[in-house]
Amino acid sequence: MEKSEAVANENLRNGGGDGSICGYESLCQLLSSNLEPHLFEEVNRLILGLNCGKALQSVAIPEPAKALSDEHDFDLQAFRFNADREALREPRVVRVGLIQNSIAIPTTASFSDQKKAIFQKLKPIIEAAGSSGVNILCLQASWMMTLRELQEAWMMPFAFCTREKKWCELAEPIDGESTKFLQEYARKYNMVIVSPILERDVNHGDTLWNTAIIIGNHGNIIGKHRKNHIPRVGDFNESTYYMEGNTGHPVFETAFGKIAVNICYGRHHPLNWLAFGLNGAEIVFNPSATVGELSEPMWPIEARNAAIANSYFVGSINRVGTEIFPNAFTSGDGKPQHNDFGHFYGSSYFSAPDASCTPSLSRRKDGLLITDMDLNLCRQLKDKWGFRMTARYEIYADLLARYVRPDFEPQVITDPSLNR
Ligand SMILES: NC(=O)NCCC(=O)O
Repeated sequence: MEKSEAVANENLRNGGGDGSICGYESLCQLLSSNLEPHLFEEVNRLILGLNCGKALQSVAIPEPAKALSDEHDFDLQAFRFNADREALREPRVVRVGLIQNSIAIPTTASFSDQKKAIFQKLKPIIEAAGSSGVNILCLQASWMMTLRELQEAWMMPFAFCTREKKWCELAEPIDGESTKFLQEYARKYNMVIVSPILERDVNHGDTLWNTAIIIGNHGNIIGKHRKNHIPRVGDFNESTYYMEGNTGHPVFETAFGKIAVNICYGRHHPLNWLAFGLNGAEIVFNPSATVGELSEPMWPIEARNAAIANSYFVGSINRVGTEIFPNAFTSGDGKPQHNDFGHFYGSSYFSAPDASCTPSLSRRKDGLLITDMDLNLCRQLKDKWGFRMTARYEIYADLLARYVRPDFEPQVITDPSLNR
């Protein structure tokens, strides 16, 4: 292998060892540090788009949150998506937060210590969100801010590569330890929190699901959504652990807007995004756990495309760091056995229906992304582009109804001059 190819492969896998991009926290930081300001402005316009005809505004970060991010060394960024002023409706601005984090202690520690350490690690980041007036919080595929959101299965290491059954012990009922931990913050800060966990459904024979719980701003449980699509790609052997979701595509009407959750691998399915849009979502969160080698080229595209196509905001959250497991595993792909998934590349970000998006959080550090968004932008984009009105759903409904039948025949018209 050429040296440059080996370096490129290593960068894809680990970001050059420490998860950074050649020493930079993010693509935006790499560009801003290396381009003349006027060139950076142009590149930014092309990469991040424009919101109401202008570059996305950053927002002053409240001092207490800044102090917490300095003390606990997490990335903290804040932006604002505007909408046009309307004659008949007031602006509907909500402050939404995304949290990305690495695990806190090695996967060899006791399960109870691992969970406690993650809770401890998240406390200052959630406090920073709460003290900044976040209305909705989402954790990575596992947590959310005042609208908050966390990453996929935030309360445990992402052990779904190993296929070892012992990790099932970390699954929790809907009203379990993680929910109780977050309910306190929801009450304290009048915040809606989206908490993605590995769920144990005790009323149905201990069935496991990959579930996002929506905690209301009074600490109440509004409902849950279970991940619809399970990956069977690379080391993501998740079907060993939980079942395909059975909750459809619910939209949760909260004090701060209509929200939905499309968990991780569901982002590769355009119909999954569409269904949340048809049910009226204004913000869809995509709590994820994914690694550079597998999906990084897709990461900036799929969620942003979904936001445009469905006229809603999307919050994308990914884990950070490399998680090393005690026993080596393989995934039947001929690669040597290994003890980690590769590097979870963070890079959480927001996309807006007008095709603008925020810069991403760090590729290697924990982080909190705070974004104010005027939800009026959703309807304004529907009125402008008419994607929903012009969608011709009836012709697709007809095709899909025929496609799912065993006797379906693809509509292919063959050139009669082809020599068959
Ligand atoms: N957790 C999960 O669904 N990961 C799948 C990998 C990907 O979709 O990038």
